Amino acid sequence: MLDLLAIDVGNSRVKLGLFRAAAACEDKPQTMLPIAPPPLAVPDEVASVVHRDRSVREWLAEVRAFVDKVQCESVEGTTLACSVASVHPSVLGDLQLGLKRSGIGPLEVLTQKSLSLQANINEPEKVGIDRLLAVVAANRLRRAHEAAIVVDAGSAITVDLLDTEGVFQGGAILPGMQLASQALQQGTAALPQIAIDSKQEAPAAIGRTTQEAIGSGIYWGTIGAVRELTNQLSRTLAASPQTTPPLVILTGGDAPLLAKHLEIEKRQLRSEPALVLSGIWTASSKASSKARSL
Ligand SMILES: Nc1ncnc2c1ncn2[C@@H]1O[C@H](COP(=O)(O)OP(=O)(O)O)[C@@H](O)[C@H]1O
Ligand SMILES: CC(C)(COP(=O)(O)O)[C@@H](O)C(=O)NCCC(=O)O
Ligand SMILES: [K+]
Repeated sequence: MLDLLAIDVGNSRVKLGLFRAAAACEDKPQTMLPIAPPPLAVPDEVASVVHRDRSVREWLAEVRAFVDKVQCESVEGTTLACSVASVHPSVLGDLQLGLKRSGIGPLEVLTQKSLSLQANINEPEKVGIDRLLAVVAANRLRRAHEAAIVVDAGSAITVDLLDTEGVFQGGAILPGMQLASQALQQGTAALPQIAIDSKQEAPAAIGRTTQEAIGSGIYWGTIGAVRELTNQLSRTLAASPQTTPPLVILTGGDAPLLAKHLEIEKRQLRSEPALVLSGIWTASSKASSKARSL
């Protein structure tokens, strides 16, 4: 049996998800309609390790601790395969070295070519693998002939469109809340950098100090931007009497904050914290060979 460790290297954090082979067997539905897409696998265990502004030693120790834990807990006779998707080459390099020293590997590094996805974009090789994996996973969640919009609120926020036939149509990229705060401090003489906490209470729209004003601008501005982009992307879809509004799927570190406020008229909202990890599972050749062997 083969367990799969999926690793998503973002610009702030390394996300790890363990998909146990045994759990995949138990969860396998007994009957499935032939037209239904296969269900999306979700990880049995997850961890997030911040690498941004930390030493490699520090964050690698946390990654190794998670890997050691899952190896200790694995059923006897199970092998651990590892698939990774990265938008940060130097962190990927450090991770590959670090895991090699732990006896894990070689890692399967997913590329745009590993994916089964139709895309109507000009430079597919330049699109972040995390965006593509999120839409690969979203394709398993949307109903037949339903469009989907994927909002991944990480270091950067991406708002991406899958049309009713499951074709990735591109989308929008904007700064995440932490980056917006950092940019205001770095690009001005007088503005301080404010801490953004995804669990924070909503700030008052009217700030009566500089800090409060920045807090309001970033918080409500980001929510407004995502709402506007979602509406604009929806409008690009050909409307017909049968068309339902697209499913909106939220993921990424700041997704809980967006989910609190993003009331989009007539839109179904769904939070999927492990969307990219599930996309890695779907795209991984190790996972598909595992599925075949079940
Ligand atoms: N415990 C946390 N540590 C760091 N960032 C967090 C945490 N919880 C939420 N966040 C938010 O999540 C964002 C990072 O989200 P994530 O999806 O992991 O990004 P990336 O894929 O770019 O690494 C940060 O910018 C921050 O706003
Ligand atoms: C847009 C991103 C920076 C998002 O990265 P993240 O916030 O997940 O760390 C990443 O997907 C990326 O580097 N993309 C390359 C350009 C593109 O997607 O078109
Ligand atoms: K993102």
